[in-house]
Amino acid sequence: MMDIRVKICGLSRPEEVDAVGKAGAAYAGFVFFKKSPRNVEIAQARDLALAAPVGLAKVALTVNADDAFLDALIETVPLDMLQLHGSETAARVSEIRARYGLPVIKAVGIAEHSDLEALHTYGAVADQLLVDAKPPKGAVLPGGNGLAFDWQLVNRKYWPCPWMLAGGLTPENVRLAVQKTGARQVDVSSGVESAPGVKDIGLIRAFIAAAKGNENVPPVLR
Ligand SMILES: O=C(O)c1ccccc1NCC(=O)[C@H](O)[C@H](O)COP(=O)(O)O
Repeated sequence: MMDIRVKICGLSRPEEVDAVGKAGAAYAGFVFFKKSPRNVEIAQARDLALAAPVGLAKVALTVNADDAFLDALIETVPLDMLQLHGSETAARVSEIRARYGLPVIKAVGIAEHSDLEALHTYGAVADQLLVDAKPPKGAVLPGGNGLAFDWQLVNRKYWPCPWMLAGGLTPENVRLAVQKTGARQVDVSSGVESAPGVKDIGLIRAFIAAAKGNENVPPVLR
């Protein structure tokens, strides 16, 4: 069976980072977006990154960040990857990759077939794509809204670089999502929370086990 790589996004406590790594996730995401209930400050993110078990990739999620912010972030936090979750152009993605020498994940919002074109554009310049639900009009957050898109749109599709499926995934639906899309990587935030911004370690363990198709999925208690 193909091993599915899991990213848990929006972590804000060192014990969450430790648990995520020990439960078998590949990536831990930290959100830098002031309006988000998951927002962390740079100094806090340093403590989170230092709590990560060896082998867990630390990903900083930013939204249209400028060089001054990214300079401070990268100077302070031991990171493995950057995730760009705003309206950064392909040229800006290339510039950030070259300036910091870190692999870049570009998030692309999908609601309909015409949105898929952007995956080709960004897939040519990013190291990975995060294929997420497009936020609803007027939403405060560009991601982390707990909404799924029509998985049929990306069923068995290929882009120029590896990709991860995101948007409305939960311990209950992630296995089906993997089967329906052929995704080899999945990302979740609100689906493993007990309240906005509050991660639930039991749900995280259940999500990772379900994504990987483990026989013994811990019961989900909500
Ligand atoms: O999670 C946030 O608060 C957030 C804020 C600003 C930009 C992006 C954000 N999250 C993006 C993620 O990587 C989420 O994991 C992804 O959108 C899936 O979210 P969910 O549907 O809640 O699982």
